[in-house]
Amino acid sequence: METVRSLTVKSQRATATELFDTLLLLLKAHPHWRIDALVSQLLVPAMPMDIAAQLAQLDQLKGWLDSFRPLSPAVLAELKQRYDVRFTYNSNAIEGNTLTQNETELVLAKGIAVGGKTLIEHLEVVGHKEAIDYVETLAQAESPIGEWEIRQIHALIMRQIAPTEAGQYRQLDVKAAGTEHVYPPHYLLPELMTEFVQWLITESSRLHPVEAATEAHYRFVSIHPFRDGNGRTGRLLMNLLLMRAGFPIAIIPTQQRQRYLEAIIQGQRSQDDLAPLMAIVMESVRESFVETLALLATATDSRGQGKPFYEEIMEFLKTHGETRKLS
Ligand SMILES: Nc1ncnc2c1ncn2[C@@H]1O[C@H](COP(=O)(O)OP(=O)(O)OP(=O)(O)O)[C@@H](O)[C@H]1O
Repeated sequence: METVRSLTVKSQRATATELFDTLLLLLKAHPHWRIDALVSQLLVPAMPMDIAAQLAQLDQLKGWLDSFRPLSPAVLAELKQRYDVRFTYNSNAIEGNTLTQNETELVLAKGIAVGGKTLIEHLEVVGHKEAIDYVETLAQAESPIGEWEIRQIHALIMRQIAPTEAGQYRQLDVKAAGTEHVYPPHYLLPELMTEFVQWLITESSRLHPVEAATEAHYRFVSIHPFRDGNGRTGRLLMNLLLMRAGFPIAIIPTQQRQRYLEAIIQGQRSQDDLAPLMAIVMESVRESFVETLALLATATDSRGQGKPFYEEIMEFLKTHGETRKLS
C-alpha cells in the first residue's frame, strides 16, 4: 500500500503526473487525511510572518490557482454553491441572524422555510444571495465601482426587509452598537462617499489587491453611509474587489466576530492601523485559496494543469512527511 514514505521516496524521481496519481491513491487509502489540511500545514507559518511575506504567499497561491485556469464549469458550480452558502451564513450570523449554515443552505438550495426562525431572517438570506449574484456580475465587468453600484448592493440586501431604506444614505446620525464610537454626521455623507469612490478609482490601485480590499472595507464601514446593513455591504464590497483582482473571496467566520470588530475599532483608535484587520482578511483569503486548490488538484478534469501545485505539495511531503503528523 502507498504510504507517505513511498510518496516521499518517489517524489525524488517521479513525474508530477505520477506523483499526483500516488497522492490520489494515498488520499483514497486514508480518507481521514484532507488535502486542504495538508496544504494548510504547509502554509501556516511556524514563525509569524510580516504582512509583506504573507502577501507574497498569497501571490504564490494565486499563481497556482491561475495555473488551473480556465476552471471547468463543474468546478465553478461547486465553488459557487459552497461559497454562496458559507458567505451568506457567516456574514448574516455576524449581523445577528440565527440560521445555521445547514439551514441557510436549505433556504438557498431548496427554498425551504425553517421552523422557529423569523421571516426577516429568511429574507436576509435571500437578499444576501441576490447581492452576491449582483457582485459577481460586477466582478466580470470593467466599469469602475461607483456610488450607484454600492447603493445597489445595499438595496438588494435590504429591499425586502426595509424597502424605504434600501440603497438610501441615512438621514440621521448613528453610533456603533455597544460602543461610544460616533460615525460621521449624516450631512457629510455625500461628500465622504464621493471621496471614497475617488479613492477606490485612483489610490486603491496602488496597493496590493488584498490590502486595497481590506482598506476599502475599513473606509466604507467607518463612513457607515446607511442606517443598517453597512457591515454586510462592506464585506460584499471587499469581496467584489478581491474577485476583480482574481483572488478568492474572504469569508470572515462568525466565530471571529469579536476579533473582526476589535480590528476595526483598533484602526479607528490608532490612526488607521490596519494590521489586525489585514491579518484576518489575509487568513480568510488563504483559507479560500487552500480549499479551492484542494478541490482543483483532485478534480479529474484538472489533471495535468496543476503541476506546480502538486510539486509544491510533494516538496513539502519530501521534507516534512515523515516528521509531521498528518491530520
Ligand atoms: N466602531 C465600530 N464598532 C463596531 N462596528 C463598526 C465600527 N465601525 C465600523 N463598524 C462596522 O459596522 C458594522 C455594523 O454595522 P451595521 O449594523 O450597519 O451593519 P449590518 O450589516 O447590519 O451588521 P453587521 O456588520 O454586524 O453584520 C460592523 O460589522 C463593522 O463592520
